[in-house]
Amino acid sequence: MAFAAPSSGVDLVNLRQHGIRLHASYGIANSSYVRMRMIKRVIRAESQITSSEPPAMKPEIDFSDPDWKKHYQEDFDRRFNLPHLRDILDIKPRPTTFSLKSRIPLGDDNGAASDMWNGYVNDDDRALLKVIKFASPTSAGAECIDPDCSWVEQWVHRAGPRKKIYYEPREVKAGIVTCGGLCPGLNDVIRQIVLTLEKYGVKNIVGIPYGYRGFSDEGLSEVPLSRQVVQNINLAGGSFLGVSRGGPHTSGIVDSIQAKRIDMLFILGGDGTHAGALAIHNECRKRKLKVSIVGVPKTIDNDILLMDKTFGFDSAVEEAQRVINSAYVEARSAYHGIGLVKLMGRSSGFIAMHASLSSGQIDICLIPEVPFNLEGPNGVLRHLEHLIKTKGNAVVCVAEGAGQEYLQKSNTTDASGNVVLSDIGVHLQQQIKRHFKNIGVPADLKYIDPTYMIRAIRANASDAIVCTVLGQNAVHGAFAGFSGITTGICNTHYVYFPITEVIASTRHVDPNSRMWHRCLTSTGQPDFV
Ligand SMILES: Nc1ncnc2c1ncn2[C@@H]1O[C@H](COP(=O)(O)OP(=O)(O)O)[C@@H](O)[C@H]1O
Ligand SMILES: O=P(O)(O)OC[C@H]1O[C@](O)(COP(=O)(O)O)[C@@H](O)[C@@H]1O
Ligand SMILES: [Mg+2]
Repeated sequence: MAFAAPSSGVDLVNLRQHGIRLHASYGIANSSYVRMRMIKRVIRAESQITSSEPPAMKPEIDFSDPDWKKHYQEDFDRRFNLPHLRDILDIKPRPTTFSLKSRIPLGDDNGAASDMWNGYVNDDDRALLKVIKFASPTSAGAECIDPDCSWVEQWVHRAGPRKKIYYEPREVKAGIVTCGGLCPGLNDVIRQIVLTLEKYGVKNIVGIPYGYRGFSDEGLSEVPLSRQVVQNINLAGGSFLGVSRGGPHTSGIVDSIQAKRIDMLFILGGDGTHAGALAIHNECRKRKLKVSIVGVPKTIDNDILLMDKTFGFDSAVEEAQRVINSAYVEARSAYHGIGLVKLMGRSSGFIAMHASLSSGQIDICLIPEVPFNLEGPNGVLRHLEHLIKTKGNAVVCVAEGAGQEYLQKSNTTDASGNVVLSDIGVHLQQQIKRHFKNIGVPADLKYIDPTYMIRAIRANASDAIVCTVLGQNAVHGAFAGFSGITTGICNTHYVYFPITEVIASTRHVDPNSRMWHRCLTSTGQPDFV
């Protein structure tokens, strides 16, 4: 089935040139809102790489090179090739078996031979990340007789169980660690990793307490994990193992991995954690250790590159929406009521944008990626004044990283090195109160900062499923011998990415994107600059 997404700006004429027959219909395909349907396979088409793409995805292309497309794709395939233990060690795999009864892969000799089950993923199976149409190679002077010549496809490795595994499950010791801030779904992922490891036949599974710190603090000992221990942990929010920021240096962590004789380490965390995971993977390689380092991306900020979304994000948006509704009820019920809600999002405004969109009750949404004036004829305060005069109430949603230029820089960092932000919520609260007092218009402001309440909830149903699949795939990836990889969803397919690519930069809301424009349409807010 092939879908093209005109909402992402694709040009219909080019689709026809691309040999694609169009039938009108609307829907969501592969995470893109689509208007046309055709047969063959699913693509997400974009007219050009957008300005918010990280540099790694926006390569300099020499269109005068007649083989530019081939070279581009070779370069992409090289970057997205998955690092494997074989790259450094002379190791041989053994065939996976599977349970005839439950149709799940096993790592022991009691199951049926792997070729009797067709549920395995082959190493050359790929999922489509993106189809990109470069603006016009011909205008850059290259000969281009092939009408398809400006289209390139980016394929990434499918996740899932492989026919061959690189570990003897009974001999494996597996570790799980959760780092950074909390996020709904951490316990669901821990649980699935444990259950899947046990299915492979792993008997020795431990949790490392309190993030990377658990590798260094003498007082913190490993937590033995089994199906019995993790059975119901998904019913609560937080992390069963505990989280932390900061912690020991990479070499100390790898010393500890060696001392604990860990063969597979599953690392749940955000961009910082993944930078740490990559450093651990590289150190293990340097020491020629047979240790698989596999990440599972966690962040409610949804600021990790290349993935449709990270687990916990949907749950956070749902909870944020409830808060926005309370702010709306307060604002609607007061004379000249103003509701102000601050949501998390250090440098990316995804939660604020999605919660504003889903609630439909927000009049002003402020995110870090879009600058705004507070004062002046086009400023936020003047627009609030207008809203109060015309409709009698207003609700504002602000992401914590927005408008930092209005605040005194704290110049401090947390234990992980993240800049500690000043409180834009409190600042807005004060400025709004001051403004209405100055103009002599009464305004009843209710400020809600629900940030930690949102982060601490358990995963909703859709996130719980995502966590389940990610946790299982993390284990399949480790058994397949990969290391330095992370799991994710890409165009609704579950895939593996090399960690290097997902941490190349932070994912931001693109102010030119259709999604941000949809948000502006919903709020009705003007441009505040
Ligand atoms: N560049 C880095 N290299 C190695 N470790 C890092 C790096 N950045 C962060 N870490 C470690 O990763 C862990 C989590 O990082 P943090 O930024 O707090 O959360 P998140 O992973 O959610 O972004 C911390 O223990 C921190 O010390
Ligand atoms: O108070 P803490 O634990 O530092 O967490 C605050 C941070 O947590 C987040 O929600 C998520 O950050 P991480 O992905 O780094 O955990 C940020 O938006 C926010 O700045
Ligand atoms: Mg982070």
